[in-house]
Amino acid sequence: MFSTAFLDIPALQSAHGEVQLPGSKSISNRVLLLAALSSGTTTIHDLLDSDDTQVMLRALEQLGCAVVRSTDPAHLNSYHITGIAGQLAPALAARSTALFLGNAGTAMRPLTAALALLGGHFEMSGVPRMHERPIGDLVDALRQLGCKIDYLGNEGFPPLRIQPVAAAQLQLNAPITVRGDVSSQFLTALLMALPLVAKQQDVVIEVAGELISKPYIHITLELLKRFGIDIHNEQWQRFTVRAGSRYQSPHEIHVEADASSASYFIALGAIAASKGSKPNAQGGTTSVDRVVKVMGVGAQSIQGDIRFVEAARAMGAAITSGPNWLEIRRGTWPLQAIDMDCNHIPDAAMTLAAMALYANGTTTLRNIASWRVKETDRLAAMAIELRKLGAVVEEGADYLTITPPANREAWKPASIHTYDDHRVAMCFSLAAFNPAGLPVRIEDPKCVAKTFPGYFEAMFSAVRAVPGSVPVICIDGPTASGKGTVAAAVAEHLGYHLLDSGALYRITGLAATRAGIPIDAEHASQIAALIAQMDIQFGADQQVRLDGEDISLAIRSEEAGMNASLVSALPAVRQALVQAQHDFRQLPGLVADGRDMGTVIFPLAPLKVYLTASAAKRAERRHKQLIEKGIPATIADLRADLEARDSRDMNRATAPLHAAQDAFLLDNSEMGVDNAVAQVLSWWEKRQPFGKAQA
Ligand SMILES: O=C(O)C1=C[C@@H](OP(=O)(O)O)[C@@H](O)[C@H](O)C1
Ligand SMILES: C=C(OP(=O)(O)O)C(=O)O
Repeated sequence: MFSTAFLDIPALQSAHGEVQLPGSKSISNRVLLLAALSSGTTTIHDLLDSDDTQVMLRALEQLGCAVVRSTDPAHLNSYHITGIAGQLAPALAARSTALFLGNAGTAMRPLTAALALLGGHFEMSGVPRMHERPIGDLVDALRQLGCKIDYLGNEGFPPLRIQPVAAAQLQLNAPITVRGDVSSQFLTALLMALPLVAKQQDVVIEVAGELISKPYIHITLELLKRFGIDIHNEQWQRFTVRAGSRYQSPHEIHVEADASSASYFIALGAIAASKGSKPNAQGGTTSVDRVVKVMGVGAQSIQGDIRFVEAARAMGAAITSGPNWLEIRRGTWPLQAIDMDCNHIPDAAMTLAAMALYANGTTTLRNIASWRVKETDRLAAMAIELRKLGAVVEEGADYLTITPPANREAWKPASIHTYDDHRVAMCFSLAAFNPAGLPVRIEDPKCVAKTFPGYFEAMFSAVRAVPGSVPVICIDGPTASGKGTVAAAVAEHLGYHLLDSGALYRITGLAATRAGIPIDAEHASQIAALIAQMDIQFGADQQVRLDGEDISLAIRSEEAGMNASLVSALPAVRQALVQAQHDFRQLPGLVADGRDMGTVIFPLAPLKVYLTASAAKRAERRHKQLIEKGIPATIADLRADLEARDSRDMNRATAPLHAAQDAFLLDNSEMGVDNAVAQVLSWWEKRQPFGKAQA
């Protein structure tokens, strides 16, 4: 997951590949609650691992359920949940339990209903936004039954206090009325909880007002059925929970992949999986069929958002499907503008707003007033952010019209504010296919953790950037100038990959020594041949593995440094390492640290920094590093060594160490790491178009 302050997505060109999507949030949290209310153990496979399910899992543990995650590396998302058989343990019922439910509507609403009927003392709270999301209609319905629920903050909103009511005092005879026009989750909550008390008699729920987001009620009814509860549904207006209802664990259940999450990849295919061509060996071109394949959800899904497929087709996507997969290609291009009632797909409809950026006219999305009470006011948020890109947007009380930027020049570089709303972040990643070739900045990308923590990684695995658009920041400089530390910090700040090219030379030196090959010009081609066989991995905290073995310490010795300098003077070795270094340039970007990153390896890099410090300072720093690692050294020796090394690095025939002409010079002798990092980041920021566009 990208936990950076922002994520800059370079201009993208095409999409192609297979993506396995994580589990459905709506199914995961329903199945968890139903397993918790059942007796015995339910094994849930492919559960979504995200913020929304984490808060549910934690709540279930607090309610006395045993929650055991599989330790099998192939099935880490399988969980064994042992339920409470519809009853709280007496000790738990006697004390007050505080449950924190983040911003998960699918946890807050259903748990409120279940706990109000289970008979205990609870306080339910969430993030500040959750305290602005309505729950009054559900509380009103539960109060009709005699449940005791108080608002601890604003009337109609969490946080809530729940107090026990004796089962005998519940009024189950008259139908309960619940409003259905603000959120379907209130009805879902009642449907899932009422079997707890529908023992001697039927319990009837009547829906007042138009029921929105109906397909989510379908998910609820389907899953209740799998837990042995059959509810009589009369025209989506009246639901009867039958007397004698009892949750029965199916023992084992699989969670489908999330259909709402699929919408971003369906859009990706519709926008960018077009036939292309690539150069072939004969000097001509071969055509390539690009397709995005989504695994884990398909035509047989019980999720309403699978109907996003119809909407995407209406806009021009070419989609084929199997029971649990979808294959998407670009069909009509540009996409067709549509005018659609989106009440049945409230979440996925946001993706249509992003697709509308690529349509041939004005798209209208109707009947989406519920957007206003979700993770943020989504109608307002989408309008503001789409306008930043250059679209013309009309925001109505319950609709949105989107007219894309009139032409290439009308697209604007934008820093997208994401309002702690996962869907805003995911939707706007699609703007990186803009015809102007502009990058897109997504602020607070970690907000995708609500339902899809690995979203950006999954997206990057299925897209190709416009050639040359993946940025590289080069940080070159002499030994012990601090470039490794600065480069790692810059990479971490931006969420970019890191290439420690010096380590590549150290690794090569080590591999040659271990293979008994002398490091000299005579053996250069032998060493170069070795490189092709090396399996190198850079991990966090400067960890380096060679063929699986952790060699982080071995390559940091002074001897390894000397060997690195020797191998790096061999042209054949440098040549063999060029491709290896270019391969590190991957989405979303690269910070490359070394001695010839800006001069030789990435001469067109958009930012080059030459980092230096005085020989005295560098010797001091290196001394400190070695002593901390328990490696003995003296400052005088180290200084002599590094001056010798400077002169060898600067005077070698191939790629001698010097600052690229267009590099910024940064002498950090009297500067802390934080300031050096801040300086590099500020140079980088000045190269970005975002600030200027919004100033
Ligand atoms: O029941 C569910 O799982 C959901 C219902 C929908 O909410 P509303 O019924 O409030 O529209 C949807 O937006 C939400 O993401 C999940
Ligand atoms: C509205 C959403 O979430 P919640 O389940 O919290 O209502 C959503 O995921 O888009």
